Amino acid sequence: MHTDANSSAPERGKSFAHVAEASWGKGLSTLLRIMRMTLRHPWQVAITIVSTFIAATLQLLIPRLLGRAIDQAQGVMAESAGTAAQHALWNTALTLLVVSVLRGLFTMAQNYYGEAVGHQTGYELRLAFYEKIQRLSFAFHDRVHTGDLITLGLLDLDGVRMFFSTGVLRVVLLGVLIGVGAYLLISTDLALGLLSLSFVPFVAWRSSVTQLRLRSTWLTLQQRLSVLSRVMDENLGGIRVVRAFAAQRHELEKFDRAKRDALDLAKERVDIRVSNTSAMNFSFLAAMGLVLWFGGQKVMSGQISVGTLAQFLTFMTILQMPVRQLGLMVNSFARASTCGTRLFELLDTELDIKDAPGARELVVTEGVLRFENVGFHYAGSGGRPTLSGISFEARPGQTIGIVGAPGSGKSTIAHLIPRFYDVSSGTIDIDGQDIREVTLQSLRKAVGVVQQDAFLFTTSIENNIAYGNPWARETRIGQAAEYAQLHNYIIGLPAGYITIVGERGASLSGGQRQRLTIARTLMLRPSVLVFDDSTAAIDAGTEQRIRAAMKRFAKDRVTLIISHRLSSLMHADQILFMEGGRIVERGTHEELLALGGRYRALYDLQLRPDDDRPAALGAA
Ligand SMILES: Nc1ncnc2c1ncn2[C@@H]1O[C@H](COP(=O)(O)OP(=O)(O)OP(=O)(O)O)[C@@H](O)[C@H]1O
Repeated sequence: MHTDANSSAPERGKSFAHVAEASWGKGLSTLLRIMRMTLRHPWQVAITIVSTFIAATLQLLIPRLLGRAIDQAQGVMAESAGTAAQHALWNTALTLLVVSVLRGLFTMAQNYYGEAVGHQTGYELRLAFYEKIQRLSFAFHDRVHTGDLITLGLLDLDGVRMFFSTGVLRVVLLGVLIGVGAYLLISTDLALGLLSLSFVPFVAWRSSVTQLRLRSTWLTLQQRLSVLSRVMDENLGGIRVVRAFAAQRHELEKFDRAKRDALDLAKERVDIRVSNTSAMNFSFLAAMGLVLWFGGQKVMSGQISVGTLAQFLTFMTILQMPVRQLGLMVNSFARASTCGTRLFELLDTELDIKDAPGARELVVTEGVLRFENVGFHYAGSGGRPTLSGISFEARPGQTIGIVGAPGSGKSTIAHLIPRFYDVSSGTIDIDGQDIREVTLQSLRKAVGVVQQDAFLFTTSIENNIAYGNPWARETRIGQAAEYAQLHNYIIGLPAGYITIVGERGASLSGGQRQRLTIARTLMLRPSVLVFDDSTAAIDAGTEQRIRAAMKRFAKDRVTLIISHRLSSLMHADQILFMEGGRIVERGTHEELLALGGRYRALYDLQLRPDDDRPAALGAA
């Protein structure tokens, strides 16, 4: 069963960076999924949670011990005090020391294992993310901006990674501190206990509201920063165009506008944070003042000791930090649910181009390539066909030339053979095996496409040539370079084959880059070799030498040459002339010249000597 590859692809223009906050249900299932991922490390999770629990409980002992120490110190200062009182004070001091050290140790374990779990989960997600990116189809990459994917793989992934340490552990910590602490205080003195806790609801509310507001501005800021990075990315990518058009001022203005938008929002965030910090400080200090005043009266009337009052005040000081962090906890939940939803949406994206169930390895016996009434439309084209009724057959040793006006569908044909896209109708087969029924791995080994865009990696010439076969022997790399007429140039370089080509091959000329990509594809020794307008920057003489050198290589392979330059494909066994996604003329060079149609007109335009041309040229 073959489906239209593009019909399952999501709408064009949909972007992962603009997915709004996840709905409650979806958010919750995302958080549960993150937790399931976290629980793949049960021992570390258990150690972290137990350590957090113990550290929080020990922290609660500190105000009690301090209160007791103050009362005991008062007793020691009394004239009638004996050595027993002094011993009791020493004991309390020692216990306080031990509790503090233990708390420190458990907090260390909590931080260490909490971070370890987060990093481990982050590592697994990063691998899954990168693996998915490698497998997603061209149709997916056509509609999702690279910058959005980078944001997803960095910022969103971090939001998920940190959920355990900044969200889940805080729930445990705050649960113990606020729950058990409140019980201890209230059971000691109901009125004073309630007064001590009076700042908690206000600070918890303010902190949560603030963090949620900061979160929504953060989402907008993220989008604005993403615009900023797109502007920068495009500027750097097109630096030669910018300089050539003396467009620096325009580019600076564009960058400044994007930057100013981001700066305004950053200022707004500072305002929100500062005003709320002041309100929270005020409410805490006001509650402390009330406890001092009310508790002081109780001390004077002998209802409670000074130590008990100190216990309440110390507890308030301990509690204020985690309560302020309630907002961070809420934020961590909100961030993890949005970021996780976006990330899982990508990880769960159905692959449009994948191995069919039970797909077999492609077995190349002869190496015959056949297009049978192939039709194709791109996703988002509204079903408007890019190719219709394409049929041809190419046998080993044969060369097929494809020529036609820009946009007539030539490169699209090249992209269908290795299944960069799947046909919308008809079939493509190699030796009678439908390419959708064989494994992608075996198909892409058998089909080598020299792309229009001569992309190179920032590494040595040798590594670039051996990209598809990193274990290849040096002699084989040299042979591929010789076929591509690049060997003599390379050995003339001071560092020879280990010369670094610069970013995207910046240190090479356009023609050298193209020849290097030809050598890279030849290394695969494919059964079907496609040159997609990949000799445009190579002079006709060098191209001729490449063709001569490759004669033996091409003997038992199918070669497809797509070109605007007739001299590149005139020698082909069959030439297809494309127009509007259809083959409108086909035949050998001589047959097409004799036909006197569009090919003939193009020939007259490009190659016929001036004095031999007819007065009026047909449109080509
Ligand atoms: N990724 C894509 N998504 C949507 N439409 C596309 C995509 N790639 C190409 N097209 C459209 O499909 C049509 C055929 O494009 P194709 O690149 O195959 O033409 P071509 O004949 O190779 O052109 P050129 O000679 O300029 O390279 C064009 O109208 C083009 O705009």
